Amino acid sequence: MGTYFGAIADDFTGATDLAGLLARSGVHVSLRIGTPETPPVETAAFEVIALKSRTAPVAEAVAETTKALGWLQAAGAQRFFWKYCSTFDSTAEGNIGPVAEALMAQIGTDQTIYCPAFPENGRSIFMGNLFVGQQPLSESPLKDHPLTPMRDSNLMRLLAPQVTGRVDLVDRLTVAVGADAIREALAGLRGESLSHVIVDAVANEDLFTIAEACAGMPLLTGGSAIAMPLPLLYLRSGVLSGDNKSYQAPDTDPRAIVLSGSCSAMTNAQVAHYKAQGRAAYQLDPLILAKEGPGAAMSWLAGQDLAKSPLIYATAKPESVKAAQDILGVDQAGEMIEQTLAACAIEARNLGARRFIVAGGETSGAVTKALGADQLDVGPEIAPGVPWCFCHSGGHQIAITLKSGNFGQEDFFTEAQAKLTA
Ligand SMILES: Nc1ncnc2c1ncn2[C@@H]1O[C@H](COP(=O)(O)OP(=O)(O)O)[C@@H](O)[C@H]1O
Ligand SMILES: O=C(O)[C@@H](O)C(=O)COP(=O)(O)O
Repeated sequence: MGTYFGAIADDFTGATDLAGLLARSGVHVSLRIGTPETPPVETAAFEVIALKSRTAPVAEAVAETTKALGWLQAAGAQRFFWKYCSTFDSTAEGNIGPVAEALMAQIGTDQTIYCPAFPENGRSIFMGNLFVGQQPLSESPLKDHPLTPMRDSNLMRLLAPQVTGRVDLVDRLTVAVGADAIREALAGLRGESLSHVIVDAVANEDLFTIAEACAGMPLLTGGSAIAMPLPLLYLRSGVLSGDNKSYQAPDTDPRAIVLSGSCSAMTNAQVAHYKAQGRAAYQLDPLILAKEGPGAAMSWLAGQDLAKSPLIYATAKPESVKAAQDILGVDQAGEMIEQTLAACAIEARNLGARRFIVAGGETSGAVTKALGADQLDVGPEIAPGVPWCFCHSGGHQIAITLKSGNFGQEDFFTEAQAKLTA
């Protein structure tokens, strides 16, 4: 059968996050890195397109997303999903709202919901306010995000300036009553203008109730978790046939490389934990890289035993990141590190690495591009929102995982390996 569900994500780690949660139901999920240039043939029932549009200018994000939607429509998709960050990362201009309105116009619908909640990773919404763990979004580390500092926790206030239509809320009290109450509330909010409805969710049970109420809507928007129940709901209602077989992950050679360009608090802890286990690790210093290039990193890599999964990282604490950025410039420092980690990925592949553990959204973009990975099949989840994916690179079967900065436990890098060898 062709595609039934088509999703578009605004960054790469977010796309694997969504794909991993859909694949929990055992369905085959195909992930495309960028919109394919060729028309769809032999597509999966669940297709996710990963874009890099989170902080792009609004017009560019809208153009890229509607192009992706066109491809999914051509693939036969009937239900659509717009995936953004579980911390609603966006600027005052967008891109969450403008993209949603462009998708609504192209799909021909006048109402959609917004549910970035991801309770397993500590993101919950109550009375329209987003919490990260126990902190309101605007008091969490996201208030200092370099590109999209989140200084308000109220999703209605954040979304309203980004859209032309009305913004409303279906709150937790209604969600607690059940799916019929949500449907009724949504019907009551429909009007002459486009209807954008934030929906509260504090626990997985809420997500199941909301998904049940909204599974028939042509377009849903949110983080990954609200999409998690959809495959089973589609199968149960019969709109999707049961012959949609689950994906059998192929065996991969265990030689691995860990590449970390994320500087989040969690990735810093993961790098420290890995090093504390005595793993071989090489730190990229942006100031030395700027003077001497990647030669020393490449020579170090050539001397490593890939069976022991060495780590190359630029991950650093905010003070050193800032110091490097002050000297080199934010974009130049980031770009240089991304290109070095991408070059390390190719070199590691040439040396025999077949498993790639990558930390950081931008870093993941650079590495997947370098490896020529344009279509990934989604396999087992290592941590909530971080699955292993499989593809071919340079004529070899490889496994790759793209970890969002904030996700995974401290032992993520060893857990990732254990998940495949177990
Ligand atoms: N030591 C460093 N100094 C300056 N910039 C860095 C350093 N280490 C990594 N970076 C850059 O910071 C950015 C991290 O972003 P990203 O990979 O998306 O991680 P996250 O998912 O945590 O946001 C990348 O552009 C990366 O190249
Ligand atoms: O929804 C989420 O939190 C993630 O899927 C995500 O999008 C994270 O983005 P990065 O932190 O930039 O990797």
